Amino acid sequence: MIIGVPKEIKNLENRVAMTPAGVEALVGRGHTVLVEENAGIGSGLDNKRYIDAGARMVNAVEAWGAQMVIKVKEPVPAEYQYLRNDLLLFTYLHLAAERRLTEALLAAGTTAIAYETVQTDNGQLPLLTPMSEVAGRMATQVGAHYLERHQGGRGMLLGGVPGVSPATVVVLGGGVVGTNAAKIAMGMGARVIIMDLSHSRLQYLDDVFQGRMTTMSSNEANIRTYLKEADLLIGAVLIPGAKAPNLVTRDMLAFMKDGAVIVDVAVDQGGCVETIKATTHANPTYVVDGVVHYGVANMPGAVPHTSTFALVNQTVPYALKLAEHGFAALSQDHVLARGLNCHQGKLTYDGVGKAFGMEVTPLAEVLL
Ligand SMILES: NC(=O)C1=CN([C@@H]2O[C@H](COP(=O)(O)OP(=O)(O)OC[C@H]3O[C@@H](n4cnc5c(N)ncnc54)[C@H](O)[C@@H]3O)[C@@H](O)[C@H]2O)C=CC1
Ligand SMILES: CC(=O)C(=O)O
Ligand SMILES: [Mg+2]
Repeated sequence: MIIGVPKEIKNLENRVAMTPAGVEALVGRGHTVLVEENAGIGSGLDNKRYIDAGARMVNAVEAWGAQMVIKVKEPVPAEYQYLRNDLLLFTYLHLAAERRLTEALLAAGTTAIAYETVQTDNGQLPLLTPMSEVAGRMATQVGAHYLERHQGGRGMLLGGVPGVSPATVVVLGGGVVGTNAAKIAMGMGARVIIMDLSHSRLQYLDDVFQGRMTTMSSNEANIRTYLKEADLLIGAVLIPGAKAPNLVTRDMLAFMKDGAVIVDVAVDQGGCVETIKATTHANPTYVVDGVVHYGVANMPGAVPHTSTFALVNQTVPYALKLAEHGFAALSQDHVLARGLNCHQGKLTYDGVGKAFGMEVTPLAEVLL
């Protein structure tokens, strides 16, 4: 198969969807890999490394002209021109938060497999996990930064100092993002409260962290109570593939301290804070009712030397299957099949259909 790897063009996105090691694996199985010139520069991977691994360096049009395009971020409007009905697109899509992109993929008839909805039988999301690990750890780091007074925050050190209280970090959602955020917050000495709907998840967190953080059942009353105490609120909930639930409504901001910070990592699925909107690394924050809001939807793009390798480690085995068998790979691997969101003008993912009131075709009807 001919595989294209375009350069990412989302704001300050420095990741790339394939490393030289990944290229070597694909080329070793007889595939052709077309990498856009300088696609790896932001991750410290120059063109020569890709050429040495067996790739051909091409321009954007040629990379997008491949049979399968592997990317990191969802296509941005400037890339919609490249969508076609004989294209297999393998990337993050987050369609439930992007009606325009959903419509563009359906209109073009593109076969679109979303990293974030590839799902194992026990509910894990193997291609979202590596970036959630990065974004979760970053969420605390970023939150600590914006809590500084001259960044708009209340001017508080996350860990406090002897004789002065640490900051309170409230984490909504105790999955991969939430757990990683909590780990770093505890490491920095903050007081941490983590909330989840899943009791078994709270049991796990309680066992692993041995009372070093407080676990709380996620409901409106508890959210209201702990919002009042939060210096830093981290949004980390997910219903796979669906629009995130609005857990913090606009009126609740009034309970929050002036200069408190919200980092809503779930913004890529629409966010779990009503007042969050997607921002960019170039302009990451804004203030509503005295509360600093951070809504960058591609947080891991800021640390490409970590993120590119973490992502590609997980995507390559699936990319190899798709390269070998094309669309038929989905019939052979039901974990990968759950990644299918659009095929030949049909929407095949429930969570996206629910978000937009669109008709959904069952997966079984479109698989070969
Ligand atoms: N902004 C960015 O750059 C990035 C964003 N993300 C996003 O972060 C979000 C979280 O991802 P993961 O941690 O990997 O998901 P996950 O599936 O590991 O964890 C989500 C958790 O939310 C919990 N949950 C669901 N509804 C809830 C509710 N009403 N109250 C409290 N908890 C609730 C679930 O029980 C689960 O434990 C996703 O939207 C993901 O796409 C991930 C990586 C980068
Ligand atoms: C998951 C995601 O949105 C990202 O890594 O950018
Ligand atoms: Mg206030």
